[in-house]
Amino acid sequence: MSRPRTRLLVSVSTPAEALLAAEAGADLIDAKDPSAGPLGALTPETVTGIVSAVRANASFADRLVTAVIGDHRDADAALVAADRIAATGVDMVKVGLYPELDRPALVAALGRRLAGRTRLVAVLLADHGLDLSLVVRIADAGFAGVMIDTMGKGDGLLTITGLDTLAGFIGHARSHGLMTGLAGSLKVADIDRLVPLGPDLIGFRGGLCEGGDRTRPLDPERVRAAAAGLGALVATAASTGAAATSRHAAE
Ligand SMILES: O=C[C@H](O)COP(=O)(O)O
Repeated sequence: MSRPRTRLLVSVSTPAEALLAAEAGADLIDAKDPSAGPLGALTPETVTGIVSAVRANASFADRLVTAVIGDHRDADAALVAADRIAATGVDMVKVGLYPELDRPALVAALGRRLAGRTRLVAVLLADHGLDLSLVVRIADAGFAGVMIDTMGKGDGLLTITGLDTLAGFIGHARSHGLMTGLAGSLKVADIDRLVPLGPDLIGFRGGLCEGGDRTRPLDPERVRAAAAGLGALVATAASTGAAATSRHAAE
């Protein structure tokens, strides 16, 4: 059976940006305040506004809304923030597992508290190496997914993590039943290298903003280019699959 295609996640900071991103082809609308840090949170009111804006438009019925809880290095603060964001009605709540935290304990606590109420997505920060032993704990705690992002928004995920490591991460997480995602100062041109690894989603902010600056507004042309890039790879994969099927049928 073929896997679902890789979907495009775009981080937005206002309801207007959410609609712009959805209109331009984003599959997942990710509520985030880029000026407040790598995983900076918006207020619950703004997140609710984003959820309402997307859900009010029938042509965006297939889009999911996700939100981050903020850059917390304190487990109690992270739990409170996760509760608040889950209450906004987003489809998924993304939680950064910063190295300063007791990550296994936080993952277990989040799972107990929220896994029955929302889909939790753990975010591993690649800057200081990836601890893949967390993946099994994330799965056991009832999370829906795990993704990689970066803390330092510099030259991007691909300058600090090799494709082999990313492929290993995706295979490992998938073997534990988790949805997988890749992000971290990605550029539209990175799509060609990342999609063949088979992540369920790839996430962008800075690379789709005016001037490549994540604190500036989204550039609809860049969002369209990313959506088109993903679409083209899907079409190629589908025609390669169809050709293989007809070759097989002719043999
Ligand atoms: O979750 C996706 C992120 O918002 C990525 O942000 P970035 O592309 O600026 O690193």
